[in-house]
Amino acid sequence: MLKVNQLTKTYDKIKAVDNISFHVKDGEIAVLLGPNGAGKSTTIKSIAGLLRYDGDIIINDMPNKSIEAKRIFGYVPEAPAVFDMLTIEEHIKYIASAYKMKNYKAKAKTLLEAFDLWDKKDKLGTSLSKGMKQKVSICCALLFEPRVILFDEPMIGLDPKAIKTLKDAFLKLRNSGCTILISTHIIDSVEEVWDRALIMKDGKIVLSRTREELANNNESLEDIFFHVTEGSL
Ligand SMILES: Nc1ncnc2c1ncn2[C@@H]1O[C@H](COP(=O)(O)OP(=O)(O)OP(=O)(O)O)[C@@H](O)[C@H]1O
Repeated sequence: MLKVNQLTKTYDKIKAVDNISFHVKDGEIAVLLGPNGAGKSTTIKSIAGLLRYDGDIIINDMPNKSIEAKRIFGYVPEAPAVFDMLTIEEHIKYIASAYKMKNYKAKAKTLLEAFDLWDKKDKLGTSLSKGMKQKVSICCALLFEPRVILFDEPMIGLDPKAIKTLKDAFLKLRNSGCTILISTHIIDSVEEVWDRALIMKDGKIVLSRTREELANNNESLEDIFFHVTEGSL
């Protein structure tokens, strides 16, 4: 469960996120949509504990910056941060050690195979393409089976097979009861998987809808996105 209460983040004079509140339940996939500059990444980075902000962020009843919360949440940043001088396999070992995982090898092999990285596991971070770095970042976040996971623009740079593998991973995470928040401005990329859509504009959440609510009104995600962000609602 993820709870964001009255989150505000100001950079110098710019209010990037303006008093937003939302919840994402266990086993729910929420998508944070919005045009460029709406405040999506700032929201995700605040939840990940990387920024100072006003408001409260609670992960499974614990403050997001507590060690206990950090043990159970995963974060895939917008720009993958891999270590130049570690191989893919060493990244996996590093995460397994940080999260004190004992039996991680079979899970790691399954993940690396699914993302076509198994045969590249001895390659150094510095020699990986942008998409490969993104896949390493995703595998590291999935390895320790987080209870809450944040993805910031996860599809950027991925090939079609990796996009399909990632969508399958979203569904498996949901089935396991994980809380999932995905930020994107590419609506098509999440169309098949979302349960709750949060649309941001100018730092505010201007619309929150469940898939069921949209279906009952015969609306599509794309329709409401343009209505809300182009100001015709
Ligand atoms: N480090 C920073 N310093 C100053 N202003 C920032 C900083 N990061 C973001 N901003 C500003 O905060 C606002 C929200 O930016 P943010 O990156 O959160 O938006 P976004 O919705 O993720 O956009 P995009 O879809 O383009 O990635 C924008 O006006 C942006 O210029």
